[in-house]
Amino acid sequence: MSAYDEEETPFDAYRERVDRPLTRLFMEYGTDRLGWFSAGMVANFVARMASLVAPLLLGTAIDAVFPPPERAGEFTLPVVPNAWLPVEQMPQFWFSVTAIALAFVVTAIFTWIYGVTANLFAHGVMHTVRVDSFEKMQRLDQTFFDDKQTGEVMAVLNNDTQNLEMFLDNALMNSLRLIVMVLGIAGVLFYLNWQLALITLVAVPLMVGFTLWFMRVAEPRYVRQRSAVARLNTRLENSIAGMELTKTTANESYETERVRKASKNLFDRTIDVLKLTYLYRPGMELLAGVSFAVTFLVGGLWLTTGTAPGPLSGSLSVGDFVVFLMLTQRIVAPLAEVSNIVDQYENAKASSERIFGLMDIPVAIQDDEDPVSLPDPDGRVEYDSVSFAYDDIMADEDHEAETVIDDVSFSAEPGEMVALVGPTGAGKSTMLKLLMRLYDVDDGEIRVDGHDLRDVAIEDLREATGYVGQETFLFDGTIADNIRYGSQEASIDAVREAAKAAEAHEFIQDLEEGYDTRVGERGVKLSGGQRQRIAIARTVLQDPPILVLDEATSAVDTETELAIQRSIERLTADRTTLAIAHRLSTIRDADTILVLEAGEVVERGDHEQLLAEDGRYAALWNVQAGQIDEPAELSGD
Ligand SMILES: Nc1ncnc2c1ncn2[C@@H]1O[C@H](COP(=O)(O)OP(=O)(O)OP(=O)(O)O)[C@@H](O)[C@H]1O
Repeated sequence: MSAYDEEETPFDAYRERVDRPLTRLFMEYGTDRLGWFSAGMVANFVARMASLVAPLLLGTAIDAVFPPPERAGEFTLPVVPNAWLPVEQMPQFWFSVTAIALAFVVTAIFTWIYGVTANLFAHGVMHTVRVDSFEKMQRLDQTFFDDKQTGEVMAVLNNDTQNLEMFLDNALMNSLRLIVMVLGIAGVLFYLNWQLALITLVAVPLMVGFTLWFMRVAEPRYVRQRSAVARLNTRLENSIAGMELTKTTANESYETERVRKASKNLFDRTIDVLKLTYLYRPGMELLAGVSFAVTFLVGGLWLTTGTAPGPLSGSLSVGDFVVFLMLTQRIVAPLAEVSNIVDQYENAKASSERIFGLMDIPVAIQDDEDPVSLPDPDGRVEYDSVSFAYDDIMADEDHEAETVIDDVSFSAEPGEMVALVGPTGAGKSTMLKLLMRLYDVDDGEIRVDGHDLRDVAIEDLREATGYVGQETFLFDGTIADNIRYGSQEASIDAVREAAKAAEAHEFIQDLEEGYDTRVGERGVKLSGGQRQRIAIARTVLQDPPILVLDEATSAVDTETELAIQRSIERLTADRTTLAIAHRLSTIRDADTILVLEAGEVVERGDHEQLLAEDGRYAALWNVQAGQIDEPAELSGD
């Protein structure tokens, strides 16, 4: 076992608790489409039964032309009453031809019906499962994404839903076909000659035993193979996301090595599975071949000597013998499918475990049953003795979490600005995330307009808060789409006005296609300063009463910086603002400045008061203002 197998992923814990995943899949997603499913099953059944008609009639026809002495002139078929069958040879001939042709047409029509209905069922389930898992994934707490298992989630949404589809249309229908064929053929063989049928079918229990053994041995290997796929996906996703860093640090060969390891792990796990599959498939065919050979041997001796060999008794006609040989062949194909069915069954089981593992992850941050709505919030924000520690969603009980925010209280009246300064890791970003309820406080409470955040409808809260962060994410799409994100209905005029307020209008107009310019994946075709102004325009358009600003530390030219500064000033006017500032000049006018250190407020007041206090803030101010040149203790970056 390699190190890869021992790593735990956030899914593992929940996946292991999923009970009877395929039954659950069927009960939760299959029952809505029971019509398609049943139609598929019935059509499949009819098609398979009709496919047995031709060999049967062939046997009957042969015996009618070359009758054994004791059955001279007989023309019989299983199930069909003799009175319905013609007695003259020519009508018998035409009857056989018509029935065979009809059987082929019926098989073709019902195979088509079965294909369409089974696929509608399987793809319908796949579609609903995919949308549901995405919807659930979006509701998962931020804590889940902190573990950065994007590859795992992608695997669930793509590969796992696909595995379900394969199972639901292929494997499920093939197992029905298998059952129908084996039972149907066994029935016919027993009807024709029960003694030879016993000999022919003795291989079937052996095949079942062999298959059960295979399933038991293969299952753990399939599980390991599937997690290897997931890990490779995570690795690839991570490496591609970090391409710029890889290139700038010349780490291509290191990244290739990491991908190579993950890929080699998948290779090994796959070979583990294939070694078994390749033992299984020929094994099954060998058993089927032995059954055919023994039937041929016993039946051949019976016919050529004219007497039943060994303990057998009675007679065997040429027609029956031909039917035996043809149908024994027909058993091989569906039985050889068992390996695929088992393959797909194992995959689907592992996949639905992962899907339900994702669905079962509890969501801590969600709306109360009857949440308070904030239709027209004033934007009063209060932090009341707030304490918080990041906790791992998978952490065990004795896991000690480190306090990141420690008993912080302050309040901001509508329209006021509270600025957070402090050294890196002091907890400034965490303070902002708590207000947007990406995490819930452990102690104390945060209130908006007097309501505890945990009572407020999350959607209302997040609509009431606008966030402009250090990293500006843009979706692939046009500039206008990106400004409109969050205010989908806004007119192009409103978009333009917002861009003007954000000082983005000019550079957008200079682009070849203006507001219709596509920004490329994640906005890579724009500069950092341009992206930031688009984010500001987006927030202007959203027009929230509360603003959360995480000041960009990335260097932009002075002109851009001034433009951003002006647009932010316009944005913060009349809105309650919580801002992280690295350059103290930007927060001089803040109503309250909180100096945070290791999660605690160590100084508070406005700019003048803090300077007068001559503490940490004053020291940093003097450094930034160039009045002294001691290293800046409070430098946030
Ligand atoms: N998602 C997370 N999971 C666990 N711990 C975290 C997480 N995010 C931050 N932390 C930890 O919480 C502490 C506070 O981090 P935070 O990002 O709030 O600091 P900050 O003051 O904003 O720092 P900076 O100025 O560098 O952005 C740090 O010790 C950090 O390691």
